[in-house]
Amino acid sequence: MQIIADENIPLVELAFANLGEVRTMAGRDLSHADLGKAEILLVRSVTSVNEKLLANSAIRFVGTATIGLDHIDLAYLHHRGIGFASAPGCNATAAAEYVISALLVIAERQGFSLADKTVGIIGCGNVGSRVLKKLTALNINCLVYDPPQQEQRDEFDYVDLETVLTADIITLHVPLEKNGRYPTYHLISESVLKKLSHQVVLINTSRGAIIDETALLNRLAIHPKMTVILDVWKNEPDINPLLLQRATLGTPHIAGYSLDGKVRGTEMLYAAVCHYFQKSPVWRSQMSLPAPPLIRLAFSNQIDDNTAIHTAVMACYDIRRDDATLRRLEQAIQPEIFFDNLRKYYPIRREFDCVAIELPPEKSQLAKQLTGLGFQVELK
Ligand SMILES: NC(=O)C1=CN([C@@H]2O[C@H](COP(=O)(O)OP(=O)(O)OC[C@H]3O[C@@H](n4cnc5c(N)ncnc54)[C@H](O)[C@@H]3O)[C@@H](O)[C@H]2O)C=CC1
Ligand SMILES: O=C(O)C(=O)[C@H](O)COP(=O)(O)O
Repeated sequence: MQIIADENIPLVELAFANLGEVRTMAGRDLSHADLGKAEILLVRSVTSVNEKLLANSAIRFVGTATIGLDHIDLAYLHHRGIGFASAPGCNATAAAEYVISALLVIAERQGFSLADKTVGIIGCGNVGSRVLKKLTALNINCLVYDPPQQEQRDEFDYVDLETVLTADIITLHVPLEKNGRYPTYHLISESVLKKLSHQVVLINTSRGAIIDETALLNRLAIHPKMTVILDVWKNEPDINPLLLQRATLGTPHIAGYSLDGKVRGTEMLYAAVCHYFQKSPVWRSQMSLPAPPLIRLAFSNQIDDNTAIHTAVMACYDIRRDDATLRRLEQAIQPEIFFDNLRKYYPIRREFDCVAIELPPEKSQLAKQLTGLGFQVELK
């Protein structure tokens, strides 16, 4: 069986070796002519999978190593009887850790305490619920807006859109949907932006088109004190450099880019393909993940709780590094290639739970907070 895969799916050749011959290529360049006799197609978010790509091909199964599905024409796959799997939740922990790093950096820079702020979470699925859990562990008040979920289950005290927009900090965790009962395309529209406080902190790790970027730029021109943190952009990799200039923190769509999350995506696709073709899985990601570069931190009882949290989070993931590298895009001769290369050659980043934190027994309150953030904690 021939398998064609995006070259940025980590360990794909190793993982799928028992299922067939794996050929990898750049996902953005993948076209119908490249498919040849391949029966399995494995993509990331940069490949549009639709009739144009798949018509008259031999593809029997498509997998995407992502959470988002906006690049996949599911109706077409269904119509053609092509099997499909995505990797729900694979990198949700990394995306939530990104939000925590962003908030700690902004709170420090702007000199406020997160405990005094209210965070509005728009979309409380795999990513949003992890953000909620981490913020709750830090005793930060959260408002949850998620009408589709509210219809299905009564998990939280959900709020309506008007209420969530009153939060000091708003973080977006919705899928990109143009149609349906709850579309999210330009959910943050000109009229919504007008309702936000002039000093709001707005974080987007969902998809660029959830925000009307033109309206956002207009708003930023009038209210430069607005804080905007953007990981996702309209027309990636050809992003608007003016918006990057105006963003307080800007990163190249890497919120979910922990090695753990990416490899989890590979593993989920491997399991789905094995299941679909009735093969026994032989590869497990644990066999291939390297040891994390940081495995242990120890604090004495002299540490202030906030400093400990800041130190631990930044030791694992410091958003300022990704912001600083993306800002070099302005000098790049080919900005789109620069953007994509930051993603392709992304340095190894591991999730908080790779780190064990040693604390003295009297630091039980701090232990609770660090555990809630996802670290392993040992009271010694
Ligand atoms: N920047 C990055 O690296 C990453 C980005 N993402 C993006 O984040 C999105 C969310 O990821 P997950 O939480 O894993 O997805 P999910 O499907 O688990 O959760 C999405 C939540 O949004 C809610 N929702 C849908 N429409 C809504 C609306 N109009 N208003 C309010 N809530 C609405 C759903 O009910 C659901 O609870 C993905 O679809 C993807 O586009 C995901 C992972 C990494
Ligand atoms: O999983 C998703 O959805 C994401 O946004 C991924 O982090 C996107 O990664 P790429 O597929 O664009 O590498």
